[in-house]
Amino acid sequence: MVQQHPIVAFLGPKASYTHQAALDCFNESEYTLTPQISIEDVFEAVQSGTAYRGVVPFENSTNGSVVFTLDLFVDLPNRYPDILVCAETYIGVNHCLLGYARRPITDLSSINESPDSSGTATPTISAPNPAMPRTVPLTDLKHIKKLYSHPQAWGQCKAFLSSYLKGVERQDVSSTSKAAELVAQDKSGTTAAISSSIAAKIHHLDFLAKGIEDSPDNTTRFFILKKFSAHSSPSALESNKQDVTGVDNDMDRFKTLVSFSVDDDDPGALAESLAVFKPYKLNLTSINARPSGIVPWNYLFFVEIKGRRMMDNKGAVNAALRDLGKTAKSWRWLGSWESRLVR
Ligand SMILES: O=C(O)C(=O)C[C@]1(C(=O)O)C=C[C@@H](O)C=C1
Repeated sequence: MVQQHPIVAFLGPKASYTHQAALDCFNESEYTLTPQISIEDVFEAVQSGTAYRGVVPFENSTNGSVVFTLDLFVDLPNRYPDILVCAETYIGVNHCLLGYARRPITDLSSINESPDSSGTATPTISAPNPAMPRTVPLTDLKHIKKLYSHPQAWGQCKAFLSSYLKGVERQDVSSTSKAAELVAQDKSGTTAAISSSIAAKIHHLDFLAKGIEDSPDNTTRFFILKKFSAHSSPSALESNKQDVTGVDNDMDRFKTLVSFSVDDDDPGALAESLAVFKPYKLNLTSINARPSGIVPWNYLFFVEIKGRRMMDNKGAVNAALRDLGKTAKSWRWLGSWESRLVR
């Protein structure tokens, strides 16, 4: 009988950055990596137990939170009650402009005089230090009439896009690899995708530009999701790393994600909720707010803290969460895992 490997669901199609994050964490000889159309499908696959683990983007160093993922954690209809973050990984994101080249540029200086160049990188009195693109196109871009990418990518490539592709129509798609797939199918050759170099190879697309991200250290952080009640054999990635039992003597090695809501009419409720971590010397490292979906202008807050929740209910994080129960209207522990951030 053929042994079935555990399924790892990720935001696909193949060659997305999330695929690269999944490959970074799960060995293909032990896991079946299965692409999903949307981040929501990844949550669903983990919650339903179809997948053993899920991989989703969470935040980018240039463009901030991936709001699609945060909004699934908001989970007003309570569709993902058992989803927990159990690990993280960081992937360097170097975007390329992919399409079909018409005419290579031999004289690179001509590009700056090209009508495609908007002049937005020219210093003016009101903007003396405009963002400069870090690279020039490898080919002429006059024939590009439409761009496809994941919404996160536009914000990571602002200087290049405003200098060389200003005014060109943009269409959001579910991932950067989906963008490359669509461009490959468009035989007019007038579309281009912001995507990865791996996607260029898979779809046999030309590089119209490379390294178009604004920041040379553009990095996206991904979460590995699991189902709380799932019986799971320890994997190489996790080998007790995210075991939330044990002695809490190692707070700096771990991170915890918590969401909470407060009573809008209670002055100080938000400040008091944020303050519960300080007496336990828990380092609050990030905060996000998303509309709760209950009434307009009411929010769900997400905080990350250093430390982990213990199953035996002892430890600083457990104590702070008990206090949060007194100041917040509702709260939810969304997981504790080992930090992979190397500074
Ligand atoms: O579109 C992809 O390839 C993804 O994996 C998604 C995603 C994101 O949502 O942040 C991942 C990394 C990049 O920051 C751009 C897009």
